[in-house]
Amino acid sequence: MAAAAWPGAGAASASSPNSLLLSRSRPHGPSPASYMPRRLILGVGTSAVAALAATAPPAVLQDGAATLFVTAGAYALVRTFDVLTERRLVEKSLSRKIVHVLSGVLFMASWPLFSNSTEARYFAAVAPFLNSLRLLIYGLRLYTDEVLVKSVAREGKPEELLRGPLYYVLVLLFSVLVFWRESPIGIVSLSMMSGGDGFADIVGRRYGSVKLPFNQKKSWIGSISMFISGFLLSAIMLFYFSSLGYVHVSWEEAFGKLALVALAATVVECIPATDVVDDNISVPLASMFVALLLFGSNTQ
Ligand SMILES: C/C(=C\COP(=O)(O)O)CCC[C@H](C)CCC[C@H](C)CCCC(C)C
Ligand SMILES: Nc1ccn([C@@H]2O[C@H](COP(=O)(O)OP(=O)(O)O)[C@@H](O)[C@H]2O)c(=O)n1
Repeated sequence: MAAAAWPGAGAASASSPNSLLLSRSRPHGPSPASYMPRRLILGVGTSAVAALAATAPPAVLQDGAATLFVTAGAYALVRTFDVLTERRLVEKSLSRKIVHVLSGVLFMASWPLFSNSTEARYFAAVAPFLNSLRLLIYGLRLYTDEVLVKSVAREGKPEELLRGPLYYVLVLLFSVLVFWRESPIGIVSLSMMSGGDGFADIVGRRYGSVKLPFNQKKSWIGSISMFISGFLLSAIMLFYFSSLGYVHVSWEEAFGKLALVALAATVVECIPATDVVDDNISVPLASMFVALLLFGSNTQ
């Protein structure tokens, strides 16, 4: 599924303890080094790798530190919005949707903190895994966590944690394990679920007086916002990962493909099926399906 970000990425990951630095060196195109005499390149290259190996932490330390940082970040995000809601600085429904948008966006943005080792995705999966356990434990009322319930449950009941928030975190977990940062499919689907679906609610709830003819709970402006924000966030996240060398994107084609994925996600979000399947499942699944058809299993 995942293709190497650029020729040599796999080699860097296998051999270098600080593959993150190497991965950022020059992802695409001929390197200026290709114009240098071969012996000079070998000399400079070997010394650079030796210098990096001497100063860089092993991949497991890098991944451990990134895991701690992301797990603490997830806790801090929920806590921060609880405090803002408590102080009445942010309205409750808006606070929940900001957590919805930021969780996915910041989680994806954190992926380059992890090394290029094959185990890195498992480290990255720790935060969504711990959060799904947390949602299960408090959703089943085995313990109580007022902060979590107030921040992410719609009506403040613990059972609600077992629906939207749990599905959302399980989709993050699935995507990081299956697609990781090397496939546009995961990046685009998470962008649609976090950014697109989040903004449909944020904008639609405030300005959505004109409802869709086939769904009186959803509005034109909400769906248009979902399309635009899902499309833009996917493009920004793809640009982020392609500029770091994790995916190769053919931009002439990518915008059309992203528009089609955003359209599919928007249509699925606004059809009256929320009672049957939660948006946090239907939106990423539809996005994955269309992205898989359009982008294929390679990263073009
Ligand atoms: C509020 C959430 C979903 C509700 O969906 P909906 O019912 O409004 O459609 C999102 C819940 C987020 C979760 C509790 C925290 C997830 C953290 C994530 C695994 C990692 C974020 C890391 C980052 C660095 C902050
Ligand atoms: N396409 C959309 C989606 C949501 N919305 C607004 O956002 C509110 C919440 O949407 P939703 O029921 O899909 O919320 P979640 O299930 O995503 O939390 C709706 O009641 C609408 O006011 C909209 O106007 N248009």
